[in-house]
Amino acid sequence: MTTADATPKSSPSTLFQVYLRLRPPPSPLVQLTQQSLYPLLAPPERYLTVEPPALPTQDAGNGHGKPTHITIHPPSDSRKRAVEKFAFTKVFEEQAEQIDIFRGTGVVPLVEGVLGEGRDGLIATLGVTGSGKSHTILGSKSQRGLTQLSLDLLCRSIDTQILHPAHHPSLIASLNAADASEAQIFSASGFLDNVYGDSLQEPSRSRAPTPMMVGNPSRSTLKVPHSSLKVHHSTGPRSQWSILSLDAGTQSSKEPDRSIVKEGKAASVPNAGHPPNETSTLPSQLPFWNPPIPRMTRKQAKVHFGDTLQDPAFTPSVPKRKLPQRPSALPQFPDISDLAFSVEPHAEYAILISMYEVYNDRIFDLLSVPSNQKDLRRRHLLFKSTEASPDRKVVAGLRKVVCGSYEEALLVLETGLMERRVAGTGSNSVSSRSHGFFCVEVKRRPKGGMSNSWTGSQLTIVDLAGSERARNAKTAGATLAEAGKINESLMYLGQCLQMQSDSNEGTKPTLVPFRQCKLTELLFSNSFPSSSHHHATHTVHPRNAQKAIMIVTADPLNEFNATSQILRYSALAREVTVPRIPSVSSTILSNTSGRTPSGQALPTAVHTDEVIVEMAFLEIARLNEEVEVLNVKLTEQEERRKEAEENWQKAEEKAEQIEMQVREECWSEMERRTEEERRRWMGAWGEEADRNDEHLDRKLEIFSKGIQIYEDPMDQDIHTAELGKENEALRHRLGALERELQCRSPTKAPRKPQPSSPSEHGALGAAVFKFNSMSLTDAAEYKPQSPGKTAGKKMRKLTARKWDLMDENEMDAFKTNY
Ligand SMILES: Nc1ncnc2c1ncn2[C@@H]1O[C@H](COP(=O)(O)OP(=O)(O)OP(=O)(O)O)[C@@H](O)[C@H]1O
Repeated sequence: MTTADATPKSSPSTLFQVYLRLRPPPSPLVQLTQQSLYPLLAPPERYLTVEPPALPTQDAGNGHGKPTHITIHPPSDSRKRAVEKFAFTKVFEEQAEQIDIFRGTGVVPLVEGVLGEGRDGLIATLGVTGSGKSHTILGSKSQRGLTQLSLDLLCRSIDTQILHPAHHPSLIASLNAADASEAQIFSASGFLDNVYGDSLQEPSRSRAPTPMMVGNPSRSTLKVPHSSLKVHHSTGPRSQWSILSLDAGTQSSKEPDRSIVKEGKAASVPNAGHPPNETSTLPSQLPFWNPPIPRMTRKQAKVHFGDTLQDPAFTPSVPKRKLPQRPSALPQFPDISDLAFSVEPHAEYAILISMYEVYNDRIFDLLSVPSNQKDLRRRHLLFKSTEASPDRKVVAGLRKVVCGSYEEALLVLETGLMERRVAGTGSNSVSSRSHGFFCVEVKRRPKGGMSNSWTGSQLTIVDLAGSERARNAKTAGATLAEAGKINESLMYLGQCLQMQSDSNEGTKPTLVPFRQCKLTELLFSNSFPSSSHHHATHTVHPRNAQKAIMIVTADPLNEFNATSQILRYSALAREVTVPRIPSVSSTILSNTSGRTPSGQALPTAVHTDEVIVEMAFLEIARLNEEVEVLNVKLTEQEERRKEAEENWQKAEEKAEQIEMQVREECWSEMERRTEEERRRWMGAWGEEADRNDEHLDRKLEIFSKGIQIYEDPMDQDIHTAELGKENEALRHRLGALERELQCRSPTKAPRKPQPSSPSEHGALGAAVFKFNSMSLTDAAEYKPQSPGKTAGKKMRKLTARKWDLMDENEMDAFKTNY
């Protein structure tokens, strides 16, 4: 029975080339120890067989005559009986060395693509915990992993063309200006000096192994007696690592257990056999207790650092981290000195290293320090599009270190690995608790060209955390919760890979659901080509889709269920088979007619009950096998259904959360807008009121002016009448005086005062002169020409003359005199 043809087909939607690496069994010594420790434990059964390449041409794709198929037979204690066959791009058996993996998988062409084609490359490992992922990617004390080998190949190829910050003072500023991820860029020497608190020139005084430690987050230097340092040599069968923990002090409960550090992962420094000092002096500032370095955007950094960015020896102004000692001896094997690519001779290159981990679905920088000194938690970063990278998501705000050589790059790598979260579990004494991402950016520009005209691509190497079953891993508390998150993210990864194999089989459309968690988003976002995009400040060139390699690691002696599950979703194709037993029912039927199924007459001797019973048994056995296969498929379907239901539920919860979020956002937006509208309305209302007031004032003014105008003629008439009367009275008086004068003797008669001019009598005289010369008819005839201003003005003039020239007393005096 076949569910799928286990022949890998190339598909345009292929996300990964998938290779399988089988982990070798533990060394005989470890096996012996295991047997003595657990004498009742049956030796594990090997349930996996590698199919030899059926035809010489079958392996044409991988070119080395390597097998591509494996078969798994459920162990005898398993309920499952169906045999499954899986296809991979290539299968590496237990004896394969690191160099075989490096040369045999597509890593070398991938590096070439990064250097030449400007195509991003991705290498990732996937497998059950303890199956050898980290070993493959990061190597061991004596063997380099794919990361170191790829770095070596890169540096070897561009050896003389690598720009070193020490020799090119403007390099960092120039890279900073061209960086699209709002990164903080440092020179390797500055970064390492800061971390180790020594100087590159200072020779390493001790050859003792790099201590991995933990301690009380005290600001002062701790003197810890050697007796309180415990070196736990793992009792696990395969452990090559020592775990060093410190009894002094406790850890922050918010931080995952950092007391156990994967020595091989952290720093591959062979123990030279020196006994540790009696008193180990711990640095006052351990890596995760450093004060925050404010993260800055590119623009802010430019403003902030200014010229210091030009300084290759620039060291961030934070207290030194003082890790114990730089790793001084790093493995050099396997040797790849025969390998190097020829590159563009008229180009110069810069190498930038950045590292981060995905822990609990959040991204943390491995080359950075915690952002908050109080709670010691590191600030997580965002995977997003930036101003300079509008069509492509990047991890924003990472710290990037410019390395001038392979050695510098290795030191930075080892330093970053010390920050990686690892813990001892029942399955692996030094298990990775996060998905580690190591990125090597190769930047290129023409020799002597414009300083910021960088192009380039990136090689990303991913060490995924292993899936594990809580029962086997014997995890609890935070480690169990981590495992939950790890398994969840791997489940989403599995779904993406399943899509790949489904599309290879042509059964389903290829829609890769990679946005479900950070891990898949980081892995697959750049698997699809982007279009060119013009931005206000940057022209983003179309990018090639990345090329990716997945190396699945499996231990054929380890847990069957977990391994088969990983193989099931990572394989390029799959086939389920059962041993075929010839159907006998037809034989039984045909026996009644005395004929074989082929129609030949049977000899009467075989027409016995015994034969019929035997055949019936065979048929029953065959049916049982079929039932078993159907059961397997049913269980699988049920698992899938459960998984789908869980996903559905999660999606519903997520949708609910999003709905709540959107509702809240809408509500607050509505409130904000209402408030804004209210303010705007109030403002408009106030303005309108002001305008109305002003209008009213103006009206009142006009109105009051109107009243004055209206009153003016009346006043004028009254005044004219009064003046007329006054004038009349004065004339009478004058007449009386004249008569009186004529009645007197003409000789004694005084001369009639006849002022020649008004000025001779001063102001009063002038007034009288004017008054006298004024004709009453003139005044009576006076009419305002228009009810407007002129009448008012004239009126005011008239009044003013009267009162300006003469007050009441003067008037009385005038009346008395005249
Ligand atoms: N191919 C190999 N050759 C020799 N030793 C190996 C090989 N693969 C794995 N090992 C050893 O097995 C142990 C577990 O391997 P490793 O730490 O790489 O597992 P892992 O898959 O990374 O586990 P986890 O997911 O828990 O981190 C290590 O001691 C490692 O040295």
